[in-house]
Amino acid sequence: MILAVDVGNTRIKAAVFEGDILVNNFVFVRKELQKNIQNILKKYKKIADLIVSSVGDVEKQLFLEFENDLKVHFISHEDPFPFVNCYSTPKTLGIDRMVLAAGATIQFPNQNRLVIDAGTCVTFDFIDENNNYLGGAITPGLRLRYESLHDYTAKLPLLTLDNPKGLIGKSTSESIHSGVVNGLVYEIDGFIDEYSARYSNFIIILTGGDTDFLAKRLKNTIFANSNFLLESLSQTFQYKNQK
Ligand SMILES: Nc1ncnc2c1ncn2[C@@H]1O[C@H](COP(=O)(O)OP(=O)(O)OP(=O)(O)O)[C@@H](O)[C@H]1O
Ligand SMILES: CC(C)(CO)[C@@H](O)C(=O)NCCC(=O)O
Ligand SMILES: [K+]
Repeated sequence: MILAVDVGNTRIKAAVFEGDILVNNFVFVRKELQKNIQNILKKYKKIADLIVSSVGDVEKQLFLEFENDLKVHFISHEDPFPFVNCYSTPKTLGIDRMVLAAGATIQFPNQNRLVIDAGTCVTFDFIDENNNYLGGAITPGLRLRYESLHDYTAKLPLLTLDNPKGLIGKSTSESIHSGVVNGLVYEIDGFIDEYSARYSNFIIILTGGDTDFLAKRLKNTIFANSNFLLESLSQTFQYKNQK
């Protein structure tokens, strides 16, 4: 059994895998990391490897105490990945994006793939059918859009994510919800349309904290899986072990 841990910009997500099967998953905040991992390890005594991918500087010391009981692996740029990295600054490419690209390459062989991760940031990653990672885009995620409207203006309130009543916002709050939610939905559909004009036949994977909220609003058909990063982390580890 393995425990995959994704240290994101806001939250930490973890999943227990038995082979390829996701047995259970967890979400927690950074300051509760150790307590949560202890509990998971107590419950699943067969866990032998803990795999960490972190978008920040790798917080090795947070995981040190577990090294007595199991092997801790930090996924890094130096690990083997199943694609050719064509990014012009490969060392600055986020580890989360590399893990997503690895998962897409392994799970969807011999086709073009677009991975959209709707988390704190929304990232787009494109891996072509020849397993070349070409790059993509980075833009603020839903919560970040609500927060930045409030943080960088005098008058705009901080709202929490909600369904827009329609296209035309008839009040301040309706205008914000329309701008943030409809805006991101049109943005994602617009990106997909532009990729479609350039590449035929590609799979679109949507993941991240806002997967379910966005999936039902997009006009394009996508493969929605909020656990895609954790599954990809487990596959990246298996790929490394086979090398
Ligand atoms: N409890 C929560 N706390 C924060 N965001 C949440 C929560 N529940 C749902 N969300 C949604 O998830 C989005 C953040 O996604 P996610 O949790 O994947 O981000 P993250 O932990 O920063 O990961 P990453 O850095 O990989 O994007 C927010 O835009 C928000 O709308
Ligand atoms: C874009 C984020 C913040 C998304 O989590 C992360 O992948 C990151 O810090 N990336 C580094 C910059 C880049 O990917 O080019
Ligand atoms: K993200």
